[in-house]
Amino acid sequence: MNINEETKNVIEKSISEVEEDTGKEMAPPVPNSIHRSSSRPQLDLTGAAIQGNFEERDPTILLPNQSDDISHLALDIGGSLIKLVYFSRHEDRLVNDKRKKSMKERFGVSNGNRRSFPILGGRLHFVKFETAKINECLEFIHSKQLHRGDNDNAVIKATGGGAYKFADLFKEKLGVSIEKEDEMDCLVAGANFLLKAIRHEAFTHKEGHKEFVQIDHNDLYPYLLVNIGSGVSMIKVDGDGKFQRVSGTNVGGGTYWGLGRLLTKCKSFDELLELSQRGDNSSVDMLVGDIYGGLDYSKIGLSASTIASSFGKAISENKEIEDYRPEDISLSLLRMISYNIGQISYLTALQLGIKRIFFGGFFIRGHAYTMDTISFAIQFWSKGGAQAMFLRHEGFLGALGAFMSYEKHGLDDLMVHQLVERFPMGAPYTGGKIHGPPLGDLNEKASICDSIPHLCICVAYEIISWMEKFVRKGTTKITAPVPMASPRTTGLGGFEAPSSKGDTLRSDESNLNVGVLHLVPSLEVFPLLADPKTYEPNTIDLAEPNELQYWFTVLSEHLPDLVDKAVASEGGTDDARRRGDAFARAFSAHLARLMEEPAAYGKLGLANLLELREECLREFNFFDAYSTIKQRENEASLAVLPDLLMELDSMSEETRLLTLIEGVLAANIFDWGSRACVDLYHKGTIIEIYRMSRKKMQRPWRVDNFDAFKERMGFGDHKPPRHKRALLFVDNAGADVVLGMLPLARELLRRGTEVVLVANSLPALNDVTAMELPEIVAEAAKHCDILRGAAEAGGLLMDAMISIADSPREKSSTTPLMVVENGCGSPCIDLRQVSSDLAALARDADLVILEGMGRSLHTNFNARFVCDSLKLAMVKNQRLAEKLIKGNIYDCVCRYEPAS
Ligand SMILES: CC(C)(COP(=O)(O)O)[C@@H](O)C(=O)NCCC(=O)O
Ligand SMILES: [Mn+2]
Repeated sequence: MNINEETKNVIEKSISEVEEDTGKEMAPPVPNSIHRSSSRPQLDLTGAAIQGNFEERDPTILLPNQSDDISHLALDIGGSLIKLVYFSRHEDRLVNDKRKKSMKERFGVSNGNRRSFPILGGRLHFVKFETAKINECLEFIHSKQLHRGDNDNAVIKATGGGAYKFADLFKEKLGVSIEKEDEMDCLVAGANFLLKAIRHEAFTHKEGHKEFVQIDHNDLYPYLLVNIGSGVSMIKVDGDGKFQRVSGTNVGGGTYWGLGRLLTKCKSFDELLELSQRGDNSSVDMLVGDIYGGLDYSKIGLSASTIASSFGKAISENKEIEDYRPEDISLSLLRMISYNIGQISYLTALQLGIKRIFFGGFFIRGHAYTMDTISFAIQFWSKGGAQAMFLRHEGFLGALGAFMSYEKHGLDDLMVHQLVERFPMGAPYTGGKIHGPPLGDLNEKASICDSIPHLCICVAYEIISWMEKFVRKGTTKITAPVPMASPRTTGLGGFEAPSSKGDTLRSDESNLNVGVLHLVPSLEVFPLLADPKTYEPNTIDLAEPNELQYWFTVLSEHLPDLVDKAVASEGGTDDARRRGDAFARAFSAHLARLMEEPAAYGKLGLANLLELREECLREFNFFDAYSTIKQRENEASLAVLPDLLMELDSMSEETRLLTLIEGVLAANIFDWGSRACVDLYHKGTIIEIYRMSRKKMQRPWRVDNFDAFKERMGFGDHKPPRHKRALLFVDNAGADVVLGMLPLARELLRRGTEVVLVANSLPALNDVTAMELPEIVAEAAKHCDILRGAAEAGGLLMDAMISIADSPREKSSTTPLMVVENGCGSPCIDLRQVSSDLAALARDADLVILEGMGRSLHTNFNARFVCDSLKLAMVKNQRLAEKLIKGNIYDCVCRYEPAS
């Protein structure tokens, strides 16, 4: 035997071993541990230096020798699909660099207290190709340069049989070596990572209904991972790298597909599954009712529709295979196998005393009915004591695990709050679909990135290729993932017609609704939350169908107006119009997808919907749709601010406090996200509307704890100490921040309370951003010594000081006014994921003021803090007013809660 033959034998043996691994009989359990082999160095730390102020917390570290193209790529090459997981950090860097630059150019400011940009953030992408089209996969890797290592001997981690089969092809086409990783090691590593790092990764699926399960990270192990491939492996997982294959069955996905093919002549697994959607297994299966003359066998608790014997009818009748409908056969097979797997899994878990069972593997592939059937089996056999759980990224467990096997990928330590999942249209959001060759005319487009050319070629490719396709699609319908039909009920027995059958089976390309995972190491849990574990940002539960329908309608109706604003913000050019149109279609497709399956992208709350809209705008390169409006309103408000401050200064302290709170509530009317308010704006100037709104301010407000707040501010018998530091979560630009929140901030400063203005990192509707605030404060400071001194003390006026340095000062306050970005770009805020700068400033704060509907009503209305908190908002939506406060549109909320 020559070497090649020998190698071939080894390879073939390995492939069959891998295949058997998932299906072969139970070998005595052998504890495994993940082998971490090193391949290429991931970070070049040579010459690393701290940038800027050494005393900052978490200062930015410059890695001058680090290639920006660094990408981790790992593959799971299965028989039918190639799953690819890769990491990129190009685009974030580009955006951040741009922002940094523009901030410096525009304001020349940098706030000594904040580090605005993450160190090694990036994105984890999940992509999928058909194994038969491996060349497309190779092209994709090549076009994105994902195979480029730092040295000539680049190595890619891969698992699955194809890691052996296609190793030579990868070497030949990409010049890279495949380093094989054990499939089971990878499965477990992938599952462990997902269960710990993704908040709503696991879900139950019963009678067509998906429900996300919050897994307590400290109570994750042991669990049973049932991987249903061709065969079935049952793995007891006790920790990272600690697992045993405890059981298995040779009746698995291969059995369904193999027998199904023989019996139905189906050409593919998906076709077989699709057939089952239209099946009625009672013509094939022997039911209890068939034996008991249509009656239940109630004595032992079996309904007439219970399957007594799968395929049992085929023995008693004089029929041939042609006499059975392929649909019925497929369904009967699917049930037989799913129930069997469910039963063995449960018994295994019972024997080992394991509470949780997670199912994965290609047999499941997001198929609702399969999940329902397995769930039913677990519920049935455990008498409701146990439940089956599934994983959103289950198709990518192996690839993720292979990815995790790289040394120094840095993901081990990532925490749930550092990951944000997004669902871009242009990226391969369902995997395996949207990949075409790079555009020919890259050069002209690449000019947008001239400043950092080597960094930008890939970015340009990414932006342009899908965007062009999207825009070119013109009137063609944009294909959001094909939804399942709405579920029907199974009935008590659970053996009735499938509940999750639909007319259309989601194709494999679209059933994995996994987005791009953004890794933002600088995000943290807001430290002042009273109970982060039970904290739920969303107030309104969109699981209620009426609620969902309502908000979808609101967002759809707002779309044309939003597109107009977005297009205008980009100069109304043809290109902007085309992008605007594409954005509208993309966002509508998202809405349609979510309407069909609200849990498609994970647990859905109103905050997620509002954020999805902003993200979608950004994806189509609309960075700040309301920029002109914001500027106009800032100017108008700043013009009247001196008069307002004078008026306030003429009041007694007690009256002033009330007037200030009234002012905040009144000015919150300037909200371009509210349909009712936008209609109002046609009826008067900014100042007229502001005056009208202030005149209407009458206590008691619908929620009114003002007296308690006033007392805490020292106007009662008891004189509590002043607050040390207040965090003011500001909302809209214009009057809202200038005439509402700034005067309130000034009052707190005047009393010796430090103030941190907390604003969005990225634009969202007409919300003011952290980047815009210093300029606004500088303008305001021109007319107010308190603000000026405080802003100076907070390091806000580095640039602006030059222009106001000559004006006379009365007294200089050393109580600082600071600005910090909150880490998000949405009208709402999820306090589990805020910027580390905000978290750092929060640690010394003893008062939190949340302002606006998005931040204090849609989200955080029920949030409790370890310090005093004040939630201030005008309700600008009739339905929300009725639902939340049993009131009416334009009612106000002043909710004060002392530290809990
Ligand atoms: C998007 C908003 C949360 C912004 O409100 P804000 O936080 O600025 O007070 C709000 O305008 C909203 O809920 N709008 C949609 C409902 C409507 O048009 O009535
Ligand atoms: Mn707002």
